[in-house]
Amino acid sequence: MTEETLPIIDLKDFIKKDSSQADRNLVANDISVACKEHGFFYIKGHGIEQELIDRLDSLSRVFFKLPQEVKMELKMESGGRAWRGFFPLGGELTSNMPDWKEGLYLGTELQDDHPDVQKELPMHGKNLFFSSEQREKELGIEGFRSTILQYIEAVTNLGHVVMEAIAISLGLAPDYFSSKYTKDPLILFRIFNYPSQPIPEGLDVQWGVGEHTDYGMLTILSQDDIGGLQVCSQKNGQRVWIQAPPIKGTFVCNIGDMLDRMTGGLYRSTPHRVKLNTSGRDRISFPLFFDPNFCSFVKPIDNLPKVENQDDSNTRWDHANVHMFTGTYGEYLLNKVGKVFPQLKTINQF
Ligand SMILES: O=C(O)CCC(=O)C(=O)O
Ligand SMILES: [Fe+2]
Repeated sequence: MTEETLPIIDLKDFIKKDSSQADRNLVANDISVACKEHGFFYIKGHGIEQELIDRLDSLSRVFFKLPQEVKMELKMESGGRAWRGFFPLGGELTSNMPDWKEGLYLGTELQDDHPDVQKELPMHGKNLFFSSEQREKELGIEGFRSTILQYIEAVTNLGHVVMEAIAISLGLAPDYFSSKYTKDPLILFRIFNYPSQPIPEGLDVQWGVGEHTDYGMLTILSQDDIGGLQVCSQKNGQRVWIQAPPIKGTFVCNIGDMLDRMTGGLYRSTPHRVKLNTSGRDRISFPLFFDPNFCSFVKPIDNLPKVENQDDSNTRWDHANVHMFTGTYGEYLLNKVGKVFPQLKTINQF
């Protein structure tokens, strides 16, 4: 572990109404440096109200404290092919090992008559929420559903802004990604709880989340004040782990496999992990995955600087070569999800 820190990028001058091209280029330039060096950066000045984040945080804490059988009313096995719902501690395998976390899987809320749901596209559909506001009230989580949907909408909008900055940082038109991939992005959102709870004897659990890269384009993460996220950077050809501690008022952003593929490895999808929580308090985090449309074919961007040693599969956690993959983002994602949730493969006919 080094003392090195991840860059903090202020989006204020990018977002403000009267921002000049020069203002926007300065921010994009910071993003370019951060993406090449780390594939990870914090953002501040993003315009999302702290009150919304705090409200989601408090409601989520009450949710995770509910009895297991109540949380299991939302169990992922009932989420069908939309891949939504609650999974209990140890229910997800990253790098073939159970993670010491529980979580609620969510995404863009699509009703049954939405064309993508009618087409039976996996990962598209309704979220699993409690049956009514009255029931939420009884459980002490009044407004959980509406707060989650409000948060997803706000952070999705932020995703569009960050992708615009990333496009400019690559010397592309600001709408490069939105016109090709994210006009209708695939948005998956998770609320995780990493309990500070001893691991039962005999269970081989090492991490809150094992080492992995994210599958899509951009992850935007809000985390509470506990910490534990670690990021693997390359320094002179060596892997070094850097802490990504909580910084109030910021989100942590990172590049996923699809942007690595599109940029020919210029912007790397950086491995990361979360250490076991031994703080004595629960750690809650909120990753939102802002990803290409499920049906889009993800192709390399023309005329970017060439990267030596583009193929990093020998050091990657999953030994995958993202540059060799051809197909839609949906195909890539389904293959990955089948590995971390093997039980869902049969249930949902993914
Ligand atoms: O909880 C965190 O801090 C990170 C979670 C993460 O890496 C993921 O869900 O992909
Ligand atoms: Fe991740």
